[in-house]
Amino acid sequence: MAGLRLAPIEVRDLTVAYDRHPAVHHVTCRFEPGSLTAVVGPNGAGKSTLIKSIVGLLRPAEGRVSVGDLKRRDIAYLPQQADIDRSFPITVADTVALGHWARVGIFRAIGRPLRDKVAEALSAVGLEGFEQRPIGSLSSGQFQRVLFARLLLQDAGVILLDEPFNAIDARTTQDLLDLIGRWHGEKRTVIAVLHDMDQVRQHFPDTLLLARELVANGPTPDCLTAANLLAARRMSERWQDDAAVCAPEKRRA
Ligand SMILES: Nc1ncnc2c1ncn2[C@@H]1O[C@H](COP(=O)(O)OP(=O)(O)OP(=O)(O)O)[C@@H](O)[C@H]1O
Repeated sequence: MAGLRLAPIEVRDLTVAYDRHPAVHHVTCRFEPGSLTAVVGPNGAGKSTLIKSIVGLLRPAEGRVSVGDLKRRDIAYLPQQADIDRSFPITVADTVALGHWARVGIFRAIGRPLRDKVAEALSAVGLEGFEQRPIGSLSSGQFQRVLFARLLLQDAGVILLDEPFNAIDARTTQDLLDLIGRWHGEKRTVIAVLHDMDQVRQHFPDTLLLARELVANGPTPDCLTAANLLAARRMSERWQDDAAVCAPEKRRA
């Protein structure tokens, strides 16, 4: 945790499109260092697209994301489980150690100090003794715990989580929420895509409500009002798969 690099994440007038159809449309927002923010919105609202843009996996069609002097290794990213191939023959220990290699940039055999760190991280997520299990043999909840252990080793100042509790039981969710609370206490910036509004209200001080465009952003109680949620739903009902391509010149007219 020593030497955590911190900087605000600034998203300015961001439009990200797939095949010229905007999934995120002229969004401007800012995540302060040490903030804990939930990103919410209807299906297809552009939440994953926004997260991937912050990580640098998607290129903006317009606007920009600025992460100050943060390097790629300072930003840890947990994709949706559906995006991860678990058939790869790799052990739990190696998967967790990848978090360390992501930070130091060297891939080599696990030495004693790293083995201890891996064991410590697995213990922190309730998976003592799972080191040599192939990841393909784990339940979804156990695998999600492994991915959180990997984030522990990555030790990044910014942590982005895309639907971390999807299909995860209540007990595991609570344990992982505790870990997120710990990261927040350590002043890391945490941004999580979530669908459970009660969970957001209970655990996330800030919220960004997205419906391709920004609907609301700020303290969770101010954001998650009935009016804002209704606006987001109405905006999502208007979407069509053949929606027009983004035409900024028309918008400015
Ligand atoms: N690789 C892709 N190619 C084409 N269209 C895509 C791609 N990824 C996402 N989209 C489209 O972009 C829009 C936003 O998708 P995104 O996954 O960002 O939404 P989301 O808010 O995370 O949705 P959900 O809550 O359902 O996970 C959707 O209409 C989706 O179909």
